Amino acid sequence: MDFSKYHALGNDYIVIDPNKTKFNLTKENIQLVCHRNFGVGSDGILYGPIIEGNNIKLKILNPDGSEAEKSGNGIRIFSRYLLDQGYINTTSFTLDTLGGKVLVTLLDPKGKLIKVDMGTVTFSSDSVPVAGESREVVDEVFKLGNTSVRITCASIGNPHCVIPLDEVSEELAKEFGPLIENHPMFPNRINMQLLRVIDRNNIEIEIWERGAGYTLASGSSSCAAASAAYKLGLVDNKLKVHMPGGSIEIDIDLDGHVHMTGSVSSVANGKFSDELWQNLE
Ligand SMILES: N[C@H](CCC[C@H](N)C(=O)O)C(=O)O
Repeated sequence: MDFSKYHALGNDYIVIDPNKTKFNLTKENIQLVCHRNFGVGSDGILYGPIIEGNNIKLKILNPDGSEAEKSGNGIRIFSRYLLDQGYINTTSFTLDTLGGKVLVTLLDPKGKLIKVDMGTVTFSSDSVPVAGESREVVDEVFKLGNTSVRITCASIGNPHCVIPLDEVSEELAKEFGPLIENHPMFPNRINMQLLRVIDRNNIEIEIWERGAGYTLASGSSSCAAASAAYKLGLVDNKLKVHMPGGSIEIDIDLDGHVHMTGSVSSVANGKFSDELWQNLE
């Protein structure tokens, strides 16, 4: 078996396990495997487990070949993979990501519902990062094309730009997304969420992901958008984030840790054909 494919609310990932298969983790190979027509197709690759002593590490790759510091849906999917493959025999464990350690709790024996302590969120321009003087980027006016919006930027390991609007849509996410993702204000590029507040315990987001484009759901985006709405005083600390692919529960605790609870679904286990790599020539 070369790979296992899962999705989390329609945000799909391919798990490639270096303990089971040889895979050269080059930009070209990542782009090809993730390609929706010439490859298997996915919103990214989860490469691991990379086991170092008692630590379990995973690498998170976007379809454009860039590496992400964190992925909420990716962490839940990877945790389910570890359970399915017998790597873990406890209901709670930590994982190492480029963006820091996360604490995972399996909420059911089959790993279909998983909770993750994603760590804390910072709005510091130096941490996200956002260009300009050091500040918290909260409710800042931002010129976008021939319009202007108000942005709140957050990092939960990976960077996010949250834009509250009265109405959100796929079309608007696809219009604003590339402009925000690649704007010079964001030296490491950035994920973008359009945010509509439904009430103090429900928000709706439309997502444009750094290195992946429009996606149906995003765990770290849910954490960032919920944290931004909470920082702006628009919601309580327990809320549901509604996305086109489904919803995620967020709980921001007293020490600022953001807890994300969501589902995971298995799609397939598979083998790459030798012919796949000919597309690289
Ligand atoms: N594209 C994101 C990583 C994946 C985030 C998303 N799929 C999630 O579930 O958090 C980035 O470059 O930061």
